[in-house]
Amino acid sequence: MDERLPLIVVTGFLGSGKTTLIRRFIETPEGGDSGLMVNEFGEAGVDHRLLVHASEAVELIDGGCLCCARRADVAKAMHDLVRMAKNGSRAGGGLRRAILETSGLADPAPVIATLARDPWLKAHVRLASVVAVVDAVAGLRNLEYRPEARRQVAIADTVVLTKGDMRAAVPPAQLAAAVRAISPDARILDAQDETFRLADVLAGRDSLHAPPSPFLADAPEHDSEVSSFTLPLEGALDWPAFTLWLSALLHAHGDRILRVKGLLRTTSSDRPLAIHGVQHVMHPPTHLPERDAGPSFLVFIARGIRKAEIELSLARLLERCAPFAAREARTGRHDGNQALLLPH
Ligand SMILES: Nc1nc2c(ncn2[C@@H]2O[C@H](COP(=O)(O)OP(=O)(O)OP(=O)(O)O)[C@@H](O)[C@H]2O)c(=O)[nH]1
Repeated sequence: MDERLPLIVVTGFLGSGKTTLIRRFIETPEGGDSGLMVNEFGEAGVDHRLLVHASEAVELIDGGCLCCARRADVAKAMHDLVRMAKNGSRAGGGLRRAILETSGLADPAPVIATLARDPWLKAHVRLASVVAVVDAVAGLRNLEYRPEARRQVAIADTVVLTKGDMRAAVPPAQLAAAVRAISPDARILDAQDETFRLADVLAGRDSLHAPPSPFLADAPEHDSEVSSFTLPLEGALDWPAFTLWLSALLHAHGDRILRVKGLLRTTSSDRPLAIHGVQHVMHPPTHLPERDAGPSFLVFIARGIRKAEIELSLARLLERCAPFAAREARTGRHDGNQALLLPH
């Protein structure tokens, strides 16, 4: 019997739903014994904050894609997880699988090649599956215009279709046909299907068919015009005004803002919020436990938009909010919508 630790690589374009799938899985009894490695393109990680409550073993690799800048880090994180699996250092026993979430811009092939080249890891880790997540809202466009998205699907043995519940979703058959055009042999599963089981995808029981060799190249294809920047935020934000600002910003510039995430303290809740924008769509926020209240920040991954432009637009919003916030503090009445400033 192969006793090596199964590794499941979860890839997929920015905001497609990788963390959501992994989080749902590790919250199930079967998924609890997973060690996680999360790679974020941005400087400040958000995903691991959403995962850390459900798993005791989460390694964050942030500030760059692991297919280029952070390759050594993933090998080190993998070594740590293998040791944890062997030593049973978690309360209640060792890990039964490792799950690696790549950044949404990563080419998974060089990462897999890096792990396969390390003799110690080869002896202790078995690549069980490469899962690509493709969402039904932005996925078709991503597959058409983003080479990273195509490479992620090309190397996957399993493709999971997400966001089929959203109003703007394309029909699953249309999305599946686009996936099949790139990867004819991949198993395609719709997360909306009644028969869909996370454990069938993420438990690491199956072994994948060999990834196509042309994709195990060393040179990831990256769009050098995509960059990430972080905006630190002070104080509690006026939530209604902020959410309208961000929605308007994504509506107008979602083709260039590939992803925005953040952790925020707001006037509307004592608990910090994790916010998610994916191209033109702002998703509902997630409440985090109060203990996560740290500094607020927004991380943008964008193409052809400068940090200064967003900073200016946000500064104008905050300026406009200030008199309302002061009046609210005096009167105790919340009237945030009036503070909306639409970006130009
Ligand atoms: N309605 C709906 N929303 C979803 C679904 N899957 C993910 N989301 C939302 O989409 C947003 C992005 O999801 P994530 O799981 O963070 O996506 P990701 O692929 O990990 O994002 P990156 O790590 O930035 O590339 C979040 O607000 C999720 O709640 C889905 O199936 N349906």
